[in-house]
This record gives sequence, structure tokens and C-alpha cells, in this order.
Amino acid sequence: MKIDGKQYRSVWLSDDKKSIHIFNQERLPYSLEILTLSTMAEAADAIVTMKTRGAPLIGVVGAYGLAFAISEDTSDRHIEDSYKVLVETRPTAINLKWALQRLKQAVLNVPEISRKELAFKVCADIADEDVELCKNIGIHGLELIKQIAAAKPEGETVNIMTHCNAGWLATVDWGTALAPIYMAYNEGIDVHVWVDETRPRNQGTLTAFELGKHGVKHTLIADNAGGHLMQHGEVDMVIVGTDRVTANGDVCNKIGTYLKALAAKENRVPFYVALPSPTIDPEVADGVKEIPIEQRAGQEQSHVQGITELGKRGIVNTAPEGTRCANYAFDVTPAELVTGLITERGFCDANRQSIKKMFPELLSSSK
Ligand SMILES: CSC[C@H]1O[C@H](OP(=O)(O)O)[C@H](O)[C@@H]1O
Repeated sequence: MKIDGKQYRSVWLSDDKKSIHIFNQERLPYSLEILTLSTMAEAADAIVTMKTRGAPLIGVVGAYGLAFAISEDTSDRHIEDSYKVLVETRPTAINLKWALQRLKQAVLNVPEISRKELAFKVCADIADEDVELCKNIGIHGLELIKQIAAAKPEGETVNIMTHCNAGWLATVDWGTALAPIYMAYNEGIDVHVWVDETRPRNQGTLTAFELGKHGVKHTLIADNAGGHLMQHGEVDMVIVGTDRVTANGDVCNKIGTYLKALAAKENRVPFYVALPSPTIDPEVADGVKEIPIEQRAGQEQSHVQGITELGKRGIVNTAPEGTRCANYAFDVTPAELVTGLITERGFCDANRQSIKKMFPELLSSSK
């Protein structure tokens, strides 16, 4: 996508092909700082600290981290050890494990002499595929927005609510939840987005940054305002991203998504989840019981970043010193609260039968 007329992806290979560049998403939207990662340790740190974040994007950055490790040492042992370090950086988004496993299996299947070149090719393939997957999510999601628009009185705005950031900054390009919105805007459909600020890390400000740069109308709201807006008929549909969808259609996403889905159900607002198929975890059925929920430092909750009156990025303590915080980064929305899944192959219901029909290669008949 573009920032001030310049085309970007969220991750790209350096000219010498020995490192990758990413945006420092700890600094966005306050400053556009580009980081260079050249080692596995730097990639792991960027994921752990959320300098880079978003399920598909941490998969790509994690894979490049493993490629950097392979550049240092092509032995099986080193690959296994490096895989373990990277896969443990963040436990919830399945995309990280999916990308690392895909790369590991590819390189362990060839002689050591071929591993370095193959590793970077697999990383590039994963990144390029993500762009196509997300673009197709946009195409299919656009049809849903068109249906909503057609059902509204002529000239009325389509109001869409989203949570966290599932835009192009969470993927390589296009995004997942935001891809249909960009395509609707590009087709001249009058859309407006209610953007949950998404405490405690306020990824909603990334969504506001993205939408603002693209020209899409949007309003930043407190996370707790969603139910009120739905009650008052201000929301036509909800579209969120996800970090893991189970074989049964349960959806793991940023903390607060479950409450949004409950309010949507209560107010009969369609609740859609946009995802590329690598986000489906066929090994897990019951999301509430089986998906590991990352707990992050309480400091992220008790201190927030913003712009000081001097225009400088600052960190403000929002809780009494020493207050204990419980910082759950994700929650699980049971499939029965999900209207449907928007995937690169089209729309499917959030249940095992529909997912298996859409992605037979993922869910073998035995499951
Ligand atoms: C398109 S995946 C976006 C997904 O990832 C985010 O998590 P985080 O910002 O912690 O990496 C959030 O759950 C988004 O929905």
C-alpha cells in the first residue's frame, strides 16, 4: 500500500539480499522509522517486542529470521535450535509456526550446500503468496460490502467496525480485515470505519494511520463503545482479522474481539472474520480450551505511548505506581458467534464442514 504516494510492503528484502527492512511498529503512527534486520536474534527481538506484529507478518519475519540462521550454519542441529527460538517468540498466531515449519521442512529435505539459497527463496514465496492471499480476501470481502450497500437506502454510508489492526501493516500487503474496505473505497463505495483503539497497545492507531493515508473515512473509538454503536444502529457489519482459526471455526484474535462478537450477536450485526488459509490450524478443534493465549508485560497496560504537548513521542503511566496488571493479548470467539469467514477462496461458514469443503487439503476426512 502507499504512504504519501510511495508504494510499500510491510517487509522487504535489502538490495544486497542479506537483510530485511520493516517498519518499527512501536513508533508508528508517530514516526515512520525503518529497521534493518540481518540476524535471527534481531528478527526474534522484533517479534517479541512487537516492533513487527500481525499474524501473517510475524510469520514472514520469523521465516527470514530462520533464513538468517541458516546463512550462518546450515546444519540440521542449528536449524532445529533456531526454529525453536523463533517459534517460541509469540505463541498464539499460528502463522509463525506455519511459516517456520514450511521453511524448515523445505531446507531439511535438501543437501546443506543448497539450503541457504533455498531458504531465502521460500521466504520470498511466503511473502509473495501472502500478498495474493490478502488481495483475494479483499476481492471476496468486497462482495459482502456491496451486498450491505445494496440493502441500504441510496447514498447511505456503509458503517463497518473493526478491532485491532488487520490491515497491510499486519500482513505483507493489503491486510485481511481491511483489504475488503480498501477495495470498496477504491470502487467508490461510501464506507466509514469505526476503529477500536484496541487497548492496551492501541493497534487501532495503526488502523487509523492506514485508513487515513488511503483516504478512507474512519472514527477512532474506545473499545467499549462498540456495543453502544451497534445498539443505535450505527454499525452495518463487523470485520476483524484473526491469529488462529480452529478446525471447528473458533476464532482467536486480539483481546476484546469476543466481547465485540457478543454485542454483534445481541444486536443482529453480521460479524465476519477475514483470514488467509495459513491462519487455519487443523490440529486444534476447541479454541477456548486449546489455543495458548499470550500474556504480555503489565507495563504495556500501565503505560501507554502518545505524543507529548511538545510533539514528542512519550510514555505515560496510566495506573498507580506498582499496580498489578493482567495483560491477556488475545481471546477466543466461539464459532457460533461468527457470521462467516472471508478467505482467499471465498466466504465460508465458521464450522468444520464448511471449512473442510473450502480447504479439503487442510482437514483430512479422518478429523
Ligand atoms: C491479520 S492478523 C492481525 C491480527 O494480529 C494482531 O495481533 P498483534 O497486533 O498482537 O500481532 C491482532 O490480533 C490482529 O487481528
